[in-house]
Amino acid sequence: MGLEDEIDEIEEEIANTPYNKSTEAHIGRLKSKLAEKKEKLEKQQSGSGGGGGYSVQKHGDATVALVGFPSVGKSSLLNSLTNAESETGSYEFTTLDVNPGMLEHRGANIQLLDVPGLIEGAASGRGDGQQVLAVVRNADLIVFVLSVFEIEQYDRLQEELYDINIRVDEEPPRVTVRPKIKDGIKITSSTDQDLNEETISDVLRDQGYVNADLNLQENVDIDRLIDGLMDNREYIPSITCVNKVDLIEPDYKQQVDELLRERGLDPEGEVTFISAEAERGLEALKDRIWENLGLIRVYMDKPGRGIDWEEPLVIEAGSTVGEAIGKLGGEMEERFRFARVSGPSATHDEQQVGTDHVLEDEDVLKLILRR
Ligand SMILES: Nc1nc2c(ncn2[C@@H]2O[C@H](COP(=O)(O)OP(=O)(O)OP(=O)(O)O)[C@@H](O)[C@H]2O)c(=O)[nH]1
Repeated sequence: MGLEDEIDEIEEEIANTPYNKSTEAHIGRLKSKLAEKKEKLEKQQSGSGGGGGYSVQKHGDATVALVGFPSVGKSSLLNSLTNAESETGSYEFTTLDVNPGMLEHRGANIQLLDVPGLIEGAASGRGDGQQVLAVVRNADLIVFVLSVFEIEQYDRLQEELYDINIRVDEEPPRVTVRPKIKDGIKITSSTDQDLNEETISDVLRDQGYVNADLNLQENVDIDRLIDGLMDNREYIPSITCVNKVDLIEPDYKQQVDELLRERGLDPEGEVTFISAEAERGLEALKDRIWENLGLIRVYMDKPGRGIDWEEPLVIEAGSTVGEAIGKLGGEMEERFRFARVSGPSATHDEQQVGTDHVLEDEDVLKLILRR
């Protein structure tokens, strides 16, 4: 029996076993075995497909992957969101079925990737699947693109990404495991656990741990426990947009809202309704992309040149002055004496701060350097 058949068989058994206290340990072991087999399969495929060690070069301040079924309007969206003049020639996707574009918004350069082959090919390991996967796994944000007529596709998109070890809108499990030389498995936990210790130890042993300290900082279920033990999971936030709204009658909108709600999506707050073709809702979508990337803009006040309002330094929210300088590189770091900050993070204009001061969006930063 091939690996894929074994995986199918285990999945079927899990689906057919009702979950309760008496089957919990058994299901734990099945899921653990499943994770192990899937990992093996993934390794095999990346080896034979030539995608091993492949990494995608990042451009710009952040990378966003558009994920959706064929014909929902991903390429139309990419074209209407990105500057047609932006240099696309320098991208290194020659062997890949990926269309890149650069979105310039609020001073940030955001790389958008349309990944047409993802849903058909990737999860099943066909074609350039592994490489396409690498593209999505590298993204800072996933934008699900749905057609207003096919909201149900959202379910498949979620499943496919889950299958390729992408955890959408989940925080990494707060699970740490430290292998040791002897003394078996010890579990410590800062919260109550629904799983019993025996199940947890079984899962650990199935993952190859004989002697280890496991610390749990959240109440894990079996899936989260396994995820926490594996280092090949990516945790990526997402937003959803619904395209082709120019084609529906106003009455139909209620039905669409209902279908979204059934999937846990709030049509008012969480979903952006757009028309890539009629260019509707695109500004709102850009804003939402920006907001969900967790970036801030810092305007540099340069000696003799004043404040550069055009090209802010774009860095992760929560960054310190030290991290901002790190991004500017070399000389700045060595010659740094102190900084002056004006704007949201400052108590007053030109507040004198050191490297550990935490910056906020739209701060103005002046670096005072040694000569
Ligand atoms: N009316 C309308 N048609 C749209 C809209 N967006 C895309 N389309 C049309 O839908 C069809 C598919 O659009 P594409 O942008 O090629 O879709 P895609 O998701 O990139 O599809 P693949 O390239 O197959 O992955 C094209 O005929 C578009 O003209 C829209 O907002 N409104």
